[in-house]
Amino acid sequence: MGSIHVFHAAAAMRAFSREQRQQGKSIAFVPTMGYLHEGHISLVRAARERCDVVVASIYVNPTQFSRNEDFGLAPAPARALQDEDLRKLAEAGCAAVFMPQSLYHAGSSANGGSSSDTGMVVGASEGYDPQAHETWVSLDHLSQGLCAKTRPHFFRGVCTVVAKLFHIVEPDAAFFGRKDYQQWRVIERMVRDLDMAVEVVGMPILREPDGLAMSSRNALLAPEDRQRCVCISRALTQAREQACACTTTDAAQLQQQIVDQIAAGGGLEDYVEVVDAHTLRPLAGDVRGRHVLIAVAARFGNVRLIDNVEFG
Ligand SMILES: Nc1ncnc2c1ncn2[C@@H]1O[C@H](COP(=O)(O)OP(=O)(O)OP(=O)(O)O)[C@@H](O)[C@H]1O
Ligand SMILES: CC(C)(CO)[C@@H](O)C(=O)[O-]
Ligand code: BAL
Repeated sequence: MGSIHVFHAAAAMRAFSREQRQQGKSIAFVPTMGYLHEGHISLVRAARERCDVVVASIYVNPTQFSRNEDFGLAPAPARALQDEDLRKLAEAGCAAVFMPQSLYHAGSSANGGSSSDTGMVVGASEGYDPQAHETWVSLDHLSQGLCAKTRPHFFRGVCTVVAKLFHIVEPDAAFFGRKDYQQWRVIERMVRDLDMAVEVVGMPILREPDGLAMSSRNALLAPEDRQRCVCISRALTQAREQACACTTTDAAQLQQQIVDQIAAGGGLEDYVEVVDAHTLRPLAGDVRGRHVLIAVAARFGNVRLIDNVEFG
């Protein structure tokens, strides 16, 4: 295993990046929330191929969670898991990892003024606090619908933290998984609209042998739900095959089929949507000749899973 630099302070992280750049090296960046699996590692490998130096981050960003979500289920990885994450990153050729304790000015009211930023979970503190973070990055349209239906605050939190991370790491290219398809597209749009000098790369979804999209949250599934939730990827694959073979091409019919299969598999859908892959707006009628994304979010127990297929 190669060695890996670990930075907790933004200034030290930025100094490392600038030193690399001064030596003429290009920098790729892979932001994560830890609990790393092969999906994350595939991003690091692709980043390694594209640039001279790969930097990853591990930070569970509180501002993309609301009070009733599973932020509490995903605290910063415990020490042993952190070591495991660092080992995986180093093995895949990552040169440095940024692991900030906090990225926000929590203000005096959050957590009694402690340095922890868990008070930044949306809704956890109310009212104006001049000490607290108050600048946000948000989009008007692309961040509506799909994941925003049940997580209306989500993309504001993601864009804000990704913008902050880009300012700290100063990468040439940043790698995101297309499992979080809307997130990838929203970040691409933010970069375009705000003239950020970062190439945004969207990478294919890595799956378990039975088809389930790899996710840190999979480890939280009860054993029976782990069996059942494979209905998501099966239903999506079947829909794509039917649409591509022109046996079912009606958007509403494709959608209903998936809804039924997830319900039969014991899942509770957040959304099942057939949308245009560029605009992310719902498609109606015949999808032949369209660039289609079928995206799903569904709950098994208290675990929310997302997946999608893209075709056309
Ligand atoms: N199966 C996968 N294939 C490819 N990329 C992935 C996969 N899972 C996650 N990623 C990407 O890894 C990056 C970090 O994601 P994150 O740390 O939230 O992992 P996650 O497994 O999606 O976690 P969670 O289960 O908490 O949603 C994101 O760009 C995400 O799209
Ligand atoms: C991009 C990200 C690291 C921002 O917190 C997160 O949303 C994720 O892991 O996909
Ligand atoms: N990759 C998804 C991050 C989240 O669900 O908050």
